[in-house]
Amino acid sequence: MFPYLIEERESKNSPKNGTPRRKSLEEDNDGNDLVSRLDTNSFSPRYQKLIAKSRDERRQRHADEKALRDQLLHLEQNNPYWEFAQMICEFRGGLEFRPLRESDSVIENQITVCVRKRPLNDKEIKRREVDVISVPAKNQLVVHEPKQKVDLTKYLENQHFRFDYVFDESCNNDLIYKFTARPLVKTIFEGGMATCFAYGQTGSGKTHTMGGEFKELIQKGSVERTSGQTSANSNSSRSHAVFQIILRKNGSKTIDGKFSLIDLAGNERGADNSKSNRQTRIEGADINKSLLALKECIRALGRKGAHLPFRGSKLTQVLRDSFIGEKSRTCMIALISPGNFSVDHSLNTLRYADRVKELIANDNLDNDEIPNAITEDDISEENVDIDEEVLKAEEKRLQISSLEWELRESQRHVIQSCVNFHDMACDLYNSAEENGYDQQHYAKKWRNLLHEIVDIQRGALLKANEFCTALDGH
Ligand SMILES: Nc1ncnc2c1ncn2[C@@H]1O[C@H](COP(=O)(O)OP(=O)(O)OP(=O)(O)O)[C@@H](O)[C@H]1O
Repeated sequence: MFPYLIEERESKNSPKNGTPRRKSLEEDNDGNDLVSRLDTNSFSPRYQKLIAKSRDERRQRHADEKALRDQLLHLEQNNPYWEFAQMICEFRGGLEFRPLRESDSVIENQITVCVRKRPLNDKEIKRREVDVISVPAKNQLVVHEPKQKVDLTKYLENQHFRFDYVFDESCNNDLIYKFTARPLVKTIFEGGMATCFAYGQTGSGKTHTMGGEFKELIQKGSVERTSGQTSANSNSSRSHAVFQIILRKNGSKTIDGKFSLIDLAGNERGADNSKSNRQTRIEGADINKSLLALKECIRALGRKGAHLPFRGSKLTQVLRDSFIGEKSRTCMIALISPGNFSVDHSLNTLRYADRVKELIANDNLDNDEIPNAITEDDISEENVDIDEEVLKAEEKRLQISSLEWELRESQRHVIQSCVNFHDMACDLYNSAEENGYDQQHYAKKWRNLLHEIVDIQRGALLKANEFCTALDGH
């Protein structure tokens, strides 16, 4: 279903915080101490010494863990997230970190998809947010999604992703440039089209990554850019910024190469805009429509020779020539904020990027029709021949594609919750077998569990109905 997304689920026997824990050699499968049950006096002195050493180490480890817990509890008494912070800290303790290094080799893909995580900002630190993103390797990241069961037990759902590169919070713009935009520069001198764009939640660092300090003409263009205030960024870009470098011979209209650097507007969800004014909501809808169209175009780029749905939005009309031609190369940088308040957005961004990667991997068809060289006239706005019927059909297709995505997400949610429901229902059922169980507590817990699963399934049913209706009218 999601080849790049591997999800860990808590098993009944795993610790509550979801942290992998190694079984001691002195424990049986139920975690009981085997050594204390044996008559150790019958062992040789050397072996007895080893056992004693191992026991001391185990006790010291438990004491250290307890001290850390107590310390966190003391430090974070007013922080509602301290338990999650501790679970993440323990999880990281079990990882071997091999981050990206300056000396690592650069991949030469036609489409590169990478992720950059920014550091927690002052606002997030003040809110005592927890950093829920771990970057164990140069191409991997783990999102620690804080979760709570119906019985209020807290746990982490650790979701693993893999991309071409993952840049952690210590990476600076020079390093990002080396692995993303720089490899594309030679493409434009070889008659190709290069496109590098930043995608992500508002406030996640797109402008910081693409714009740098806003010098080279970029400053002039930026002044024209619509900006506004969103819940996550007080100076949010409410429009896409496209900076293009065009190569052509003197006096010729033929474009020999083009480099497009794109800072996309923030990808907020409808829910974030619910309290915004009409203008902001319209902007939000337009932004999302163009992001969807962009994904479709990248998909077409991966399926060489496939129909290019560039008419789906103004953004893709402007970028039309970036998606055609066998020499086109694209780099997508997905930006994520590390705080626990942003976890849903970060997962959305990662799934979008993951989907782009997945589409490229799956859609490899042969290319019989490589378009001719493009002239500036071809792409000037007046000459983009927009047939209303085609445009409508394109929009409908994009709407269906968006609904399909939501349907699949809701289905995934149902599948996960059914598995969780099964485990929790079994535990609850067994608890009622014990003598003197609390009937009221039992009945309420069962009712809550049922409410939860019914709500999830009802939501999924609405999505399924919506999708069927859209397909019927297509
Ligand atoms: N890697 C980073 N290191 C340090 N600060 C960063 C980093 N990324 C972003 N920031 C800071 O975070 C703030 C928000 O970043 P930025 O404006 O680039 O977000 P954005 O994704 O472009 O948001 P929007 O879509 O709303 O325009 C800025 O003050 C920026 O300097």
